[in-house]
This record gives sequence, structure tokens and C-alpha cells, in this order.
Amino acid sequence: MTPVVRLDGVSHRFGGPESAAAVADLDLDVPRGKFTTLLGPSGCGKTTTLRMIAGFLRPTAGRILLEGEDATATPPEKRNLGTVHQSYALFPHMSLTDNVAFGLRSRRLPADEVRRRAGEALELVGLSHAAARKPGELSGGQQQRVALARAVAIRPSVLLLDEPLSNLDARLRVQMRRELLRVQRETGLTAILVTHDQDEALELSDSMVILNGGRLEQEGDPREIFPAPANRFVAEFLGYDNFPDLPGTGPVTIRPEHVRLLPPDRGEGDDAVGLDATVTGVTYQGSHCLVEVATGEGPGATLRSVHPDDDLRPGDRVRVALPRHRLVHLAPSEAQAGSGEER
Ligand SMILES: Nc1ncnc2c1ncn2[C@@H]1O[C@H](COP(=O)(O)OP(=O)(O)OP(=O)(O)O)[C@@H](O)[C@H]1O
Repeated sequence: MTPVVRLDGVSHRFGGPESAAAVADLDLDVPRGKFTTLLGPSGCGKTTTLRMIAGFLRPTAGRILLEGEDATATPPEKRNLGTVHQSYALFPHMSLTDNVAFGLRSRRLPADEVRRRAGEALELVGLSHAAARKPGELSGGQQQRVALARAVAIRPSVLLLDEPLSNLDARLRVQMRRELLRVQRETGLTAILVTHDQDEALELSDSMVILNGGRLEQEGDPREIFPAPANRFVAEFLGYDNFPDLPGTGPVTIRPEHVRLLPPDRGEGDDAVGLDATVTGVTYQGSHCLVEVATGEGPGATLRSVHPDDDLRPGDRVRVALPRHRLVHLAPSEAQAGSGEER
């Protein structure tokens, strides 16, 4: 099936040819009817990529194909894309219906079709009852729903979502994630979301695209990426923070919940790598303790374990068991080697 959006060797440099690339030689296929997220730390090129797809920025190299056609030079208004931004950008003097209808009217659709579609879009986001109100009478979450209804109403070939939830408080953000996913599933639209929040990306994505310094680090189904990050950058970004130096394994990582702490004289068994360690910190977290241990000197010697009991104190000696099947083998990250990106 033709991907709805294809990026073919796309780069963007804001300065001249000598300047650093904000996006560098990016190849990407966005699958139809799926939820794709562009994820990465601040400055990694997510927004620049989205703006190129939207047509607000021209790539300095490469091509953008929409529905299989070269659209690199197509202006934004000819791309049939729906956009939701962080700021809702609603018209304050217009009713919700008129806000949603605005894009439909500018497409010169018949009046009854405009009314019907605006009504359907407001119903989709659960705001039919408030159709006559003005945006100023709504909460932030409700305003964002109107912005979503407006974007969906034009039946775009792609829904572009530029950090749409980042202005909402933490609880509402989680609620709105579910809403976003429901709307995407019900409409079957292809969605591309920009976010720096890995939890958001893990929850929403059919396909997750992790960028670093303008380059692609890893892409795929979050269920495949999360247990098997390709390199240290991706692992750290997804919250892995144990990078033990084990003889003969190359770079590896392991999640704190898989690190077991045993009494110092207990054997770890053949299925685990064992290390002698000293407890350096214990943080009580209610259902468990987060225990930090040192297995020697250097950054790779500090390990964190999610420990079920509150029975350890700094200075205690323990035996650390790292189950072999939980060790994730990593390739070195090229982009990380040179970048020192803001996290
Ligand atoms: N208008 C601009 N002029 C010059 N440089 C820019 C401009 N916009 C972005 N950049 C640079 O391009 C790089 C990528 O920026 P971009 O906004 O795409 O990152 P991002 O991943 O979306 O970050 P954030 O999460 O902070 O929005 C950064 O180094 C940024 O400083």
C-alpha cells in the first residue's frame, strides 16, 4: 500500500549549506490509518519535520510524497492536512459550530453540508451540547477538543498534531490522550503526533519514530522498541538507566525492575550474571523501594533496582543478579557520540 506520507532523504538547514542540519537525510514512510509519533528530546527536529510535511518549510534536500505524488513544492493549503497545535488558535468571537465550520466554508462546501459536518465533528469530541458557546466559555481541554474537531471536519488525508496536549495539566493530558486515540480510531485518519513525552508516545503510537540531532535513531511498533532499544540513546530516552560494564557482553542495559538484589552469600544461579555490590541509596516509593548500588568505580558501576522490600540500608553488602534473558544488547549510537543534546 502506498504510504500516505513518504519522506525521501529529507534534510533541512536553517542557515547556509555549512550550517548544522535540523533534519538530516530522513527517510520515513507514514502508514495509512495509523497513529505515528515523532519523538525525541528538545531540538531533535520533530517540529521541523512536521512543518515540512505541512508545507510551511521547504526541505533543503530530498522529497516529500503525499499519496505517492511528489508534493515537495505544493503549498500548505493544497495539501489537505488538518493541524492541531499546542495553542488552540480558535476564533474567540465565533461559536464552536462556526469555529469548526470555518475550514469547511473556505472549501466552498454547500451550507447544509457544512452544518452537518461541523455537527458531526463536535459530536465526535463530545461537545454537541456546547455548540452555540464561544471558546472563552470552555476549559483548556474542551478548547483543544474544538481544535481537534475543526481539524477532523475537513476530512484531511493526514492529521498533524504538534504537541497538542502540552498546555494541559498532567491529569487532563492523560485523559485527552485517550480521547485523541479514540477519535483517531473512530475516524480511521492517519495521524502524526509530535511529542517529547515517551509515555504519550508509548500509549498512542502504532509506529514510533525516535529522532536525535535531526537523525532517525529507531522506528517501529512501541511494543517492539521498548523491550529492545537499538542503542544507548534510545534506551536512555525510554527510561533505561542501568548500563553495567559486563565483561564480554559489549554495551548492555537492563531495567531496574529486572535487577534482583540478594543477600551477599546467595548464588545468582546460572541464568544470571552476579556482581558483588554495596547499597548507596534507598528511596521508599510505597509499593517498592528504589535501591541504588555500586559494583565498583565508574559510571557503569552504579545500578538501580526496584526492590520489593524496605529491608536494605546504605552500606549493606548485596549480591546483584542480572538475569541474562533481561539483558538488552545495544549498538553504539552514532548521533549520540558527537551531540551532547539537551535532554
Ligand atoms: N526558525 C529557526 N531558525 C534557526 N534554527 C531553528 C529554527 N527552528 C528550529 N531551529 C533549530 O533546528 C533544530 C530542530 O528544531 P525543532 O524545533 O525541529 O526541534 P524539536 O525537536 O521540535 O524541539 P522542541 O521539542 O523543543 O520543539 C534545533 O537545533 C533548533 O534550534
